[in-house]
Amino acid sequence: MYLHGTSKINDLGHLEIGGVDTTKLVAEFGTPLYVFDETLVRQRCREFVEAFGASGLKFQVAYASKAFCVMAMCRIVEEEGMSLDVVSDGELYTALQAGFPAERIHFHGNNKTISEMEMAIDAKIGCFVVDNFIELQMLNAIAAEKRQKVKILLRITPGVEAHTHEYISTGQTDSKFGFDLGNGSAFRAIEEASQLSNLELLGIHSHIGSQIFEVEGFRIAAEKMAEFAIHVRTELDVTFKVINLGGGFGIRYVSEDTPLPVAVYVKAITDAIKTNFGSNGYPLPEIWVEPGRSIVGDAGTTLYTVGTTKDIPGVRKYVAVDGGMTDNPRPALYEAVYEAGLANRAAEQPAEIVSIAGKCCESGDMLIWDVNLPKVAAGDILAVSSTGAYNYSMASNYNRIRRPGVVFVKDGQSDLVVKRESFDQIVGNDVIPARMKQVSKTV
Ligand SMILES: Cc1ncc(COP(=O)(O)O)c(C=O)c1O
Ligand SMILES: N[C@@H](CCCC[NH3+])C(=O)O
Repeated sequence: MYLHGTSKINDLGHLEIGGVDTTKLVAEFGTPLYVFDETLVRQRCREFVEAFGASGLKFQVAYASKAFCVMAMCRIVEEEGMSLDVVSDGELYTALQAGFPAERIHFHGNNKTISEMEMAIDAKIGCFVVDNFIELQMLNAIAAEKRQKVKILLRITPGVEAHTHEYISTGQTDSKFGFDLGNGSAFRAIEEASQLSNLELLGIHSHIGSQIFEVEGFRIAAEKMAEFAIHVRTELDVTFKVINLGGGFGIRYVSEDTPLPVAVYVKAITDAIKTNFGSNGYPLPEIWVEPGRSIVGDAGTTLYTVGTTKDIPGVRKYVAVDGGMTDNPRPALYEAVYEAGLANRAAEQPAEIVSIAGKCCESGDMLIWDVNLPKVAAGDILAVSSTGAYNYSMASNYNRIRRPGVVFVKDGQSDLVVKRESFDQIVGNDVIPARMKQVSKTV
């Protein structure tokens, strides 16, 4: 098991995170449980902010809240001086409920509804990232009705294919997102946007994909954005104040993953902006980014209790835990791989290769194929690392399994920031129609 951030093995041979023994967390909060190393989350935030600060460029680091959006996380982002990217009314509502400053919120999405746009305009958010022509007209009309001028970026598909899983790669031409650079629709969108009187065009946005381990894609995207910006300036006399290069910075899930230090990605980006804009006499734009996974990913650990095992001699041994694809759908969706260890016997040597199954009624509900662990027994606590991003936020109630709680740990203190769902929440929105026979509850 790789020990991220403040994680260590304590004198009792237990996994400790943020100065808290994980077996104590299990005793107090039960399993499955998402545990976040708050110090590591804050460290990642600071790595971005400091690296951009060192560049001398004006910047905004907007945490992509889709990675993990809960009120306590919004508080951290606010305290670390960052902005926040939301993609739905639910994420926006979470941020506003957490008291996140509206002017630092950016609203994304390829199909924002009218009510989402209204809600965001009423809240006076900082910026919309407009995805398509219909949204452009709609947003202008709603802003006009509300007598407001709304700041926008236009999402451009730059034609860069980042080396990542096809479902999390977004900058290529064949994508549902954004205005295509190659076929001229990006240029037409700028023409149109700059004519719309209730919109203020700040600049352009691109996001080339997620879980990227190299700087080349970002460099090429910056270069293409600059070429486009210069062309637009010459042809339309429109100058962009902001260039947003999205998120996508990779993290370590398993030993084969080789992410670069945050400062290396940031330097490549800021250098590319300086070179491609500055050298052409273009006023240096502000640079914005939207990291999600790289802020929270490796700070998250999920704790499970081991239940049944099934040994198929000569084939494999299945070890089942009390969670699975409901709290972490990434292996099923993307064939994502994870590392794990036993939190209650963290100092013991591995003794067998097993595969970790979830408890859903689904053969594909596997968390890890082939992981080397000490001999596992029922009641052991399995800790799966790097589960901070796109786990809680993509969790479901399949099989009516209740979503786990979330705990932040820091300096020996643990705080429950999301309670485990209750049975009442599971049935809370169900309605038995009056025309059906009314019977009394059997629980
Ligand atoms: C527009 C946009 N910005 C930011 C992100 C965050 O990406 P990541 O979590 O890889 O940093 C995404 C998701 O991939 C995205 O679609
Ligand atoms: N949900 C994806 C990340 C991409 C989402 C945002 N565009 C994942 O778990 O890896």
